[in-house]
Amino acid sequence: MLVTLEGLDGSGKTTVWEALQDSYPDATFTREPTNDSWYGDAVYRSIDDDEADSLAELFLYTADHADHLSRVIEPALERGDLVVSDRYSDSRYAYQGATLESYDRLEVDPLEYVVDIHEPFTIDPDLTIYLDLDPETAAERAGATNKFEHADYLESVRANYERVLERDPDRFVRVDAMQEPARVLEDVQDVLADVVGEE
Ligand SMILES: Nc1ncnc2c1ncn2[C@@H]1O[C@H](COP(=O)(O)OP(=O)(O)OP(=O)(O)O)[C@@H](O)[C@H]1O
Ligand SMILES: Cc1cn([C@H]2C[C@H](O)[C@@H](COP(=O)(O)O)O2)c(=O)[nH]c1=O
Repeated sequence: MLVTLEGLDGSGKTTVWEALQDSYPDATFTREPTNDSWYGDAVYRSIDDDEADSLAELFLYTADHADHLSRVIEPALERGDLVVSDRYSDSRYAYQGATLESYDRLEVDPLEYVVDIHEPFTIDPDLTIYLDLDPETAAERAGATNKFEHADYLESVRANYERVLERDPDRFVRVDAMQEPARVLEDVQDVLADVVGEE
């Protein structure tokens, strides 16, 4: 079973993802962008480049996703593992859907375009837990350390996440990320226990 954690920068995904490793010691815990491949390295170079072309950046993230699928996710699912990924395709739909809004040569809806690129090859998660947080708190918690971690941009990203949730309501569970960390974790653990059982 594939479970993904999604939300704005600073919404607490990594905090939850790390804590879950104690509750599910046999699961495969992974993340996007990957931090163990040259594709992931290329993505991080692009994140640090304020002048990066947004379409090129979409394809770097997508290349990293393709490699992540074939190298990590598919083998783990074939072994029967529970797989928990900190960010996944929905991050592309929401974030690159937002950066591409100002890409002049793209004459289609950017979010739909990014979804369409993934459609032929991605693996849909069985469950996505969306940590919902307002953009101001998100930017504050994230510390505005990269070009994405600013409230006005995160506002557009959040609007895109809402569209993604609307497209696929049965896959998502929304958790209020404004709660204190222990309550957020408790909510996530309850959702997981319902869907995958306790280990
Ligand atoms: N529920 C919470 N309430 C207050 N602070 C929190 C909460 N959850 C996490 N934090 C703090 O917010 C910061 C960002 O948390 P975390 O790295 O888990 O978020 P993230 O969603 O993984 O962010 P990013 O996508 O930028 O990596 C950390 O300093 C963390 O301690
Ligand atoms: C997977 C993915 C990520 N991003 C953005 C979101 C963050 O600002 C950075 C790095 O992610 P991290 O969780 O903070 O390490 O990348 C994105 O724009 N598109 C994606 O597909």
